[in-house]
Amino acid sequence: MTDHVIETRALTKRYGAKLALDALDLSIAAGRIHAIVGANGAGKSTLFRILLGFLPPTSGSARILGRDSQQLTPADRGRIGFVNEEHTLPGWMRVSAVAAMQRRQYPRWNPRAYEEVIGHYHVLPEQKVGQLSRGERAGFNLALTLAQGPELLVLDEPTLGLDVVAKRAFLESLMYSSAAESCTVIYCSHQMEEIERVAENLIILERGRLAHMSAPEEFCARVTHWVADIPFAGPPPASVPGLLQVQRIDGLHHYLVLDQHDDFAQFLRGAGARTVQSMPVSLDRAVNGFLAKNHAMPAAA
Ligand SMILES: Nc1ncnc2c1ncn2[C@@H]1O[C@H](COP(=O)(O)OP(=O)(O)OP(=O)(O)O)[C@@H](O)[C@H]1O
Repeated sequence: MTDHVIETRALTKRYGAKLALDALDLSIAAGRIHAIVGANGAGKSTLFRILLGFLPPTSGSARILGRDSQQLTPADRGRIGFVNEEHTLPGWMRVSAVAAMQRRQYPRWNPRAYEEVIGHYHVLPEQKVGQLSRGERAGFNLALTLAQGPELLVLDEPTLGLDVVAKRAFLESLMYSSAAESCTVIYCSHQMEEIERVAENLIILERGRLAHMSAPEEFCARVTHWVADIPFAGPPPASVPGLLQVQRIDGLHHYLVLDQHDDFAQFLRGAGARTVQSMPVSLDRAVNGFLAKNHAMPAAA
């Protein structure tokens, strides 16, 4: 028995010359909403495909709900809900017929969970799935998946392409669902404002490796924004400790830095700063500054 819903050990995936997962060690505890973020190409979808048993690893191991991901039985799969941005559902079927089909397929079907989520949308049972708006189809998919009674719910960019109102409806139906409360949710998204709202644990993948894992606010606290009035060019970027980003705006130097504390003010003063001010940053700024730093560098051979 394990209290981790996901455990990978030295998980590696190569597509020809491309290294998508690089000896990834990742353990995700049961319970709560975990967000996985990473730049495009960081390996998130590859990780999900391996975890769900759709793709074999090149080496290493991946366990999901305590099982080897390459040997999942239909019963194991029934314990996992998966929603991605495509919300692929049979467009020619009526909403009521799809729900009835799912009810027959999943022994743990929970009608209350279905009603609770679908209640957030103006979806009529007699409507054909193909007639639903993109946001309604996303909500319908979430309702179906939560009603399966999954122990683990994997959401891969579930709100991609939805407008602000539909995104909010999706997040609210997830956050206020009692079925979601009783399962572990893995939420993969590029939308930091969504992560900020729902996630209790933030996992950052970078080029197939684990770059950070903590509560989102702990990660935010690692990144600070400093504004300094430095005459002339300022210190060479390579000499700035923890530098993620530097900009010159209206004659002031703006530094976004990682893991710097009060001694960073000393550094700036030593570099000739007349005034120094530090301020906290949003999760969006912190994650994007962190990811952008390494994104700009050439990949290791
Ligand atoms: N079938 C494939 N053949 C070759 N390379 C692939 C294949 N699938 C993915 N890759 C490469 O593996 C790396 C990881 O891709 P993956 O789709 O897992 O990233 P991601 O983090 O999900 O990206 P995004 O945020 O853009 O969806 C990328 O560099 C991608 O080009």
